[in-house]
Amino acid sequence: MAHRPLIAPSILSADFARLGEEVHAISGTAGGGATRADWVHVDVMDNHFVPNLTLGLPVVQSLRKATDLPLDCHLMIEDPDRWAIGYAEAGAYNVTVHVEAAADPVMLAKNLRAAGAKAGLSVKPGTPLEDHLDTLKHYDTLLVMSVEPGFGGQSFIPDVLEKVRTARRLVDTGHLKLVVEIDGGINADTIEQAAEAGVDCFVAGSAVYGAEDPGKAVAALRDRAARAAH
Ligand SMILES: O=C(CO)[C@@H](O)[C@H](O)COP(=O)(O)O
Repeated sequence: MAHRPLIAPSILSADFARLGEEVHAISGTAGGGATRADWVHVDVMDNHFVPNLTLGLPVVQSLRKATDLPLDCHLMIEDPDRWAIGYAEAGAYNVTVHVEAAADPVMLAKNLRAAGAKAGLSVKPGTPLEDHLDTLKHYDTLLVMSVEPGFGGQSFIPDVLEKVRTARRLVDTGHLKLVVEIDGGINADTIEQAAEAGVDCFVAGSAVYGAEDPGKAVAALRDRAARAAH
């Protein structure tokens, strides 16, 4: 990993009634910017692709006005081919769809880029990466799920690190050009193994919003990841 680790707090663990303040808490510039998140991770769930229901486009549109941090929208929904473009048009920096849900992921990536967003592809813990390498050539980010999608606060599944190592190898050898992102159970204990395996961007929900000071938690996680990656 050549650049500094990216930390993307998941607002799934934030207080939805105080979303603006919760995003503000990870936007500070104290410590030379150390307490500032790199991306805001927004978990969109439709109660069909996953057994949970969270938020959708109107909330993303409001968040876009409330922060200048890049919005990293993770769509855990059925039929992303139909809905994902709306998130790009709403100003999301990165829109991630699930390979298990997309009908035509290559066309979807092209459409997302044409709408001005980065295109992200996510794989559930049980989905092999090898089946989707050609598709990944069309994507900017790969989101490796390290828990079953649907809920925050679950335990990290270490077996998925093999997928991270494979992706890292393919990126480092120039076969793919991707930001490698991990999501689920990332905290002070697990972030080091993920960083060693080659993750660029770390999503963390409860480890950030369960902390007394979310900004300080961002700084501490980035620091641990940076030390482990070297
Ligand atoms: O997408 C998801 C869950 O489906 C995640 O973004 C979680 O929200 C991460 O939460 P923690 O595991 O870090 O608490």
